[in-house]
Amino acid sequence: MRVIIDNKIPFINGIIESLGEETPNEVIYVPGMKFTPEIVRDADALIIRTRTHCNRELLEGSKVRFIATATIGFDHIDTDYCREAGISWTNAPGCNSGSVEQYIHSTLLLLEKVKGFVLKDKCIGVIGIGNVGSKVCRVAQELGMRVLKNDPPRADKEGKEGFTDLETITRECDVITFHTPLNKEGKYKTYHLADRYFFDSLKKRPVVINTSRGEVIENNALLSALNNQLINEAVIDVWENEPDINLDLLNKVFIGTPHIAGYSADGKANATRMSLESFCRFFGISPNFEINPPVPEITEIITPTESDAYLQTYDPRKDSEALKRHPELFEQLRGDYPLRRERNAFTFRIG
Ligand SMILES: NC(=O)C1=CN([C@@H]2O[C@H](COP(=O)(O)OP(=O)(O)OC[C@H]3O[C@@H](n4cnc5c(N)ncnc54)[C@H](O)[C@@H]3O)[C@@H](O)[C@H]2O)C=CC1
Ligand SMILES: O=C(O)C(=O)[C@H](O)COP(=O)(O)O
Repeated sequence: MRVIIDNKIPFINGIIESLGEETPNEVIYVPGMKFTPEIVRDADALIIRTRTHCNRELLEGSKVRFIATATIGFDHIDTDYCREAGISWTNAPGCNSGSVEQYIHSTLLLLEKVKGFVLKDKCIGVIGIGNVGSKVCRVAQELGMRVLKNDPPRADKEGKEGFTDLETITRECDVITFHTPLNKEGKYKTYHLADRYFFDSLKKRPVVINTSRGEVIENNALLSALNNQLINEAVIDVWENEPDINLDLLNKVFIGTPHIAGYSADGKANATRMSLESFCRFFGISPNFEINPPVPEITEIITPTESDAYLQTYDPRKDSEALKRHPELFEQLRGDYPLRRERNAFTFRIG
């Protein structure tokens, strides 16, 4: 069997090579953006990230039967083409939701600490209440915020109670945060969900946060909204046209990061493990591996306040400063991302 793996997926090297009797005879590690029809032609399986577009152009005429993406988002996979071509695929639901939760939690703490934005009793609108959105709702509630939830697919399935429409969110919220997939079309389209009309409808000059996909917010409309003070601040992790992002927008945002909200080592380890498990299930191989993120150098954090301790686990300003200094290194900053662990890897001593 021949397997092609994105060479920036951590904790995976050597595992497929050591999988029992059915050991694949060839495993090739390739940069995500360098998968070509020639490279994948004789492959049975691909293990990818968001940087590999799996479509007719890449896959037609190949032997590929299975694709695992070590991500939750799968807008880079042409699922219609895969169905037509008989190619099975899997993603990794929930793998990095704790990581995005940490990014949003730290961001909210920074809004208070750096911008004097009092969180208590403020209203936050969470768009997309899946694995990430649900965790964000819990964090916001714990910080004393009022939470409005928007998720039309869930509201249609489960009933409207507990969910809010987008119009109410634009009217009432002081913070609006996006956690939907990128749906390019259909009843639940999210492409340019926040467009000029959306920004013109805002009543409270909210802070806008996007860790979903760049195309969910029309970036030029967001820049105009910042310039015209329709919004208070923007925190942006995902961009239209990554890695060639809008530099005027980058310079205007409070925090601007290179699509790393999901990049905790915990999230990456989960994604790798889940992808390998799917691979084993598909090919009928017994899994014999264990994947755990490395232990941080310091595990005890001693600070006067809980919020300072939390920010020591992760402070997104560092990632933002690095990108603002060198936006041309967008992909490199992602590829060489340092070890970041989530809250549970640490004990806090407050006082
Ligand atoms: N910046 C980063 O590093 C990361 C980005 N993401 C992005 O965030 C998205 C959400 O992640 P998860 O919560 O793990 O996914 P999920 O699949 O668990 O949840 C997505 C939720 O969005 C809802 N939704 C779909 N269409 C909607 C619409 N039109 N309006 C409102 N809600 C809608 C779904 O019903 C679902 O509840 C992913 O699809 C991915 O694109 C996820 C992880 C890391
Ligand atoms: O899981 C997702 O969806 C994401 O957006 C990932 O955090 C992006 O991960 P990579 O494709 O850069 O591994």
